Amino acid sequence: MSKVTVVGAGNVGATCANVLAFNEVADEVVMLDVKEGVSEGKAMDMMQTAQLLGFDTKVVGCTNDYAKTANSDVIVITSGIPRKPGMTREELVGVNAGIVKTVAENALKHSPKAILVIISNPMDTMTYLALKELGLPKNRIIGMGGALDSSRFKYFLSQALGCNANEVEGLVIGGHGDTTMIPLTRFATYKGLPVTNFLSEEKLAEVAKSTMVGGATLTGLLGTSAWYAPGAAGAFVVESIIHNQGKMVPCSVYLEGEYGEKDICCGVPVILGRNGIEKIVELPLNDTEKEAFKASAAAVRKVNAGLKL
Ligand SMILES: NC(=O)C1=CN([C@@H]2O[C@H](COP(=O)(O)OP(=O)(O)OC[C@H]3O[C@@H](n4cnc5c(N)ncnc54)[C@H](O)[C@@H]3O)[C@@H](O)[C@H]2O)C=CC1
Ligand SMILES: O=C([O-])CC(=O)C(=O)O
Repeated sequence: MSKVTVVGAGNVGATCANVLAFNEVADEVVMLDVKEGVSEGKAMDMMQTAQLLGFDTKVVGCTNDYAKTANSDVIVITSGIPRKPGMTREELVGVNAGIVKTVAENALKHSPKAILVIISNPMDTMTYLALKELGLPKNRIIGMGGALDSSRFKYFLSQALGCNANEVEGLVIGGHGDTTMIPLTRFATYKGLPVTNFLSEEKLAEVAKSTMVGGATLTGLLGTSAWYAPGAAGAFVVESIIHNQGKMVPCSVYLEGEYGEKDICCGVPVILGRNGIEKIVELPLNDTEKEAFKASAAAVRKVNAGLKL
């Protein structure tokens, strides 16, 4: 019997729960929100798609009732405010830090063995906060950003190549911010061949730029930040953990010397499995990429400095 709790049944949380149910990633998915009735309503709406879509996962909604989340294998945290057009993710730190800390503490009381997947922004700093405040081993605290950013990178690469996005591979490391993401164009491939064989340096720079501001572009179009790909990326990370898939996914994790950084959560490729982070993968970065990672970590560290730990 596998169980996942999604805290925050807003745009991202509800989409994540919906993808988890549709793909039957767990036997039970619980959504919890502070807004009276919203989780219950969304859960009922999703359950009314079960026979149309043919899934057996049970979706439960509750208003702030953490007892319903008891014995979850994974807890996904999406509670907090999203940005509006013109804002950065980092501006959300003041409000979201308190929310993330409180909900994580409440949820862990009922699921002391759970693995946490942090989505609320600014995600790298929220992951660091969870790491510092909750006393869990580092393999159980995973920030979701790189899975989404890499998916966007593959989308923009496929647009530039005029090909199917499923035939493109690529990784985005570094912070989950408009200026801190590092799309690794040098390692990206189309059918196993380096994309540098097909796209000019200028085109690749354009793809990297579109990836980095991917979230801001959607926020401008939607008036609030995106949810379909973020929710699906959250579910992808949960599935990799619950089904012990051993996939390599860039996630924000606590670094203790890897990539030359310490005492920070930042995006690097990790192997995900039943223990959460099974392994951090060290990529052979060149000097330019190493410099970019250093600058990205420095920017994340500046936001972390604003936390009251
Ligand atoms: N890491 C990533 O890749 C991404 C992160 N995000 C972040 O995810 C967060 C959620 O975004 P959306 O779902 O679009 O926002 P939303 O406003 O649609 O949903 C947030 C939900 O959290 C709930 N909430 C607030 N305080 C709570 C508490 N104490 N306990 C339980 N629930 C609480 C709200 O009632 C609301 O339903 C934002 O911080 C956003 O920036 C969004 C997309 C991607
Ligand atoms: O852009 C935002 O604020 C939400 C987010 O993290 C994303 O969609 O990448």
